Amino acid sequence: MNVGIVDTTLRDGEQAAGLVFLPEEKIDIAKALNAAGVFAIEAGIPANGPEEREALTAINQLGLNSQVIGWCRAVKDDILAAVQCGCRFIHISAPVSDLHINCKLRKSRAWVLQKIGESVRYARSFGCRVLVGAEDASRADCEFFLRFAATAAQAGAERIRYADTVGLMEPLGTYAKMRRLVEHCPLPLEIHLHNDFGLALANSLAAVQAGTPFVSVTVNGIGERAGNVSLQHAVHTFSTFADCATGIEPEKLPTLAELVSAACMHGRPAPVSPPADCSQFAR
Ligand SMILES: CC(=O)SCCNC(=O)CCNC(=O)[C@H](O)C(C)(C)COP(=O)(O)OP(=O)(O)OC[C@H]1O[C@@H](n2cnc3c(N)ncnc32)[C@H](O)[C@@H]1OP(=O)(O)O
Ligand SMILES: CC(C)C(=O)C(=O)O
Repeated sequence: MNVGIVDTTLRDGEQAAGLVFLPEEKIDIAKALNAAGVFAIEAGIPANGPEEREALTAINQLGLNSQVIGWCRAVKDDILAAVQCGCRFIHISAPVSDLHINCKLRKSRAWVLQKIGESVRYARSFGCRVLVGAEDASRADCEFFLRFAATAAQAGAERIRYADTVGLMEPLGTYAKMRRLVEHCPLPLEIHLHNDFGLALANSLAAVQAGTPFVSVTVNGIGERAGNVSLQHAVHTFSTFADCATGIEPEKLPTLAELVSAACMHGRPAPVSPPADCSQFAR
């Protein structure tokens, strides 16, 4: 079996606390990911601002073999910004758990379905290939996840990301969940895992053993909170324990690891926002 590696070092990786890559670092990392043979590079969030858009535009202009993906919310302006950066692959993400839908967005399931359908069609109207993301899927009602996938598929999406946004999955549960979804989901699945319990790699292996065709990773496992599945670990683990090819050249991985480590150490301070008032969410 082959597994497609979707690297999100430049998106979720950069959501690591305090980390802001320089545009030239992003370009070098994208080139190195492409040279290593990753299937797809999630290269940034156009809505983040002009510097992000410049870097994304420059990466798109490199003409890499890897799919170069712009990350968007289910918001038309985000999608238009991605198109203007030259993205031919657009990821559109929306939450699917009731907790996120009700408490974070203050919307309804019907709103999420309507937005994802509309947004996918909008991105397709520019001739882009569209991937969708189901945020907080591991806390969502599985039937709703499947309705979300069906809506996205009907609108023209070609892959769906199942996100363990808060990192609460464990290997046996991941295997069972992904076995069921691989059978019933109308779109090829990608799994995106966080490492809060130190189980992201084990969960990714379980997902691959259950037949999940795409896995989201970051170089050195960097990312929000405890980070994501490490690219290097994934490549070796999938080939050793699941007999899976990733198309990645292992000898290119040390250079990539050093490049990202150096970029993480450059000491550029991230902008600091004042703490949010979260008292309304207190239990
Ligand atoms: C779990 C994850 O890792 S998600 C990954 C996304 N990355 C990040 O969040 C990185 C940090 N975030 C950011 O930099 C910013 O939030 C940005 C650039 C993405 C967006 O910034 P802003 O436009 O200022 O937006 P903000 O986050 O306040 O959200 C504003 C609106 O987007 C809506 N929204 C948020 N997420 C989504 C979504 N996935 N789909 C549709 N609408 C959404 C909100 O409901 C809100 O709508 P409203 O204005 O009608 O109330
Ligand atoms: C945007 C999504 C995929 C994410 O990073 C998460 O839910 O963890």
